[in-house]
Amino acid sequence: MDHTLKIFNSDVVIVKSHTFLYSGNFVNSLKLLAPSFPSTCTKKPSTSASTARRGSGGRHLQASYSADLNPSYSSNMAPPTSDGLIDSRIARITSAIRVIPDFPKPGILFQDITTLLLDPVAFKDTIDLFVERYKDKDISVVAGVEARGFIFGPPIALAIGAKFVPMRKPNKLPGAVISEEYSLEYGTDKIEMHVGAVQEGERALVIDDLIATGGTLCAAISLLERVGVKVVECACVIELPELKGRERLGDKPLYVLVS
Ligand SMILES: O=P(O)(O)OC[C@H]1O[C@H](OP(=O)(O)OP(=O)(O)O)[C@H](O)[C@@H]1O
Ligand SMILES: Nc1ncnc2[nH]cnc12
Repeated sequence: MDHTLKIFNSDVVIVKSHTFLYSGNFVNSLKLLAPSFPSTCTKKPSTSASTARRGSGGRHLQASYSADLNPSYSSNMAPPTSDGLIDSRIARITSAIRVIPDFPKPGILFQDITTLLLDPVAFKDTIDLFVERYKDKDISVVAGVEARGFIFGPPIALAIGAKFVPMRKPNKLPGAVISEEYSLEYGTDKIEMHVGAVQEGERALVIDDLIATGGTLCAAISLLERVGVKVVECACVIELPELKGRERLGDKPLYVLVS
């Protein structure tokens, strides 16, 4: 059941269910070629994450296109638009993301997507851009990584007619799980997926808000591939290129809106 509050003359709807709602006009598909990708994540590069993160504040407007998906565009090119200008939706998304220095610790430029969620136009544009790319790709699974992949994944899944599969931090899922450990800047972490959530032969998109070192996405890919799912592509709103997460993904295509 939904509850509506009045705060400073604004209607605020508190959604109590776990379902995210989305309705949008899904404009022109980018008409990209169907991908055919080998997979396997590579080992973590030796780049110092903290050093690279210090330099990650100067973002550029761009969408990184996988050459596999669209051979006429190399990676790190701005998306094509009918009038040849940089997509104004990406400009708005970029400026809606807040960058907080020294969070959660000194030297880190934290990319805060909560401000993007406060701008319904920019938030909808974000979802639309992903939906335009994936709606005709025969994807049956959108896998989102806890926590911020849970914000962007469900509306994309609903719009393209796929199921949403949460990849959770350890000991959160109640059923039988399979787990994958991955390396962090210091130490390790783990993500888990319910056994039976996906079936062998399904085609999946992995979604998260951000790729830094790529460890999280690699773990998500491994979980899905261990049970015979084909990971068609990974998608993030933000890439921190200095951390070379893209390299760690190996041949697995990665699509990002802001870098
Ligand atoms: O590419 P990587 O180096 O793996 O880092 C990227 C991950 O880091 C952040 O999540 P975080 O682990 O901070 O968890 P949270 O979303 O629960 O805060 C981000 O949302 C990605 O999931
Ligand atoms: N700089 C950063 N901002 C937000 N989330 C992150 N996850 C890893 N690095 C991050």
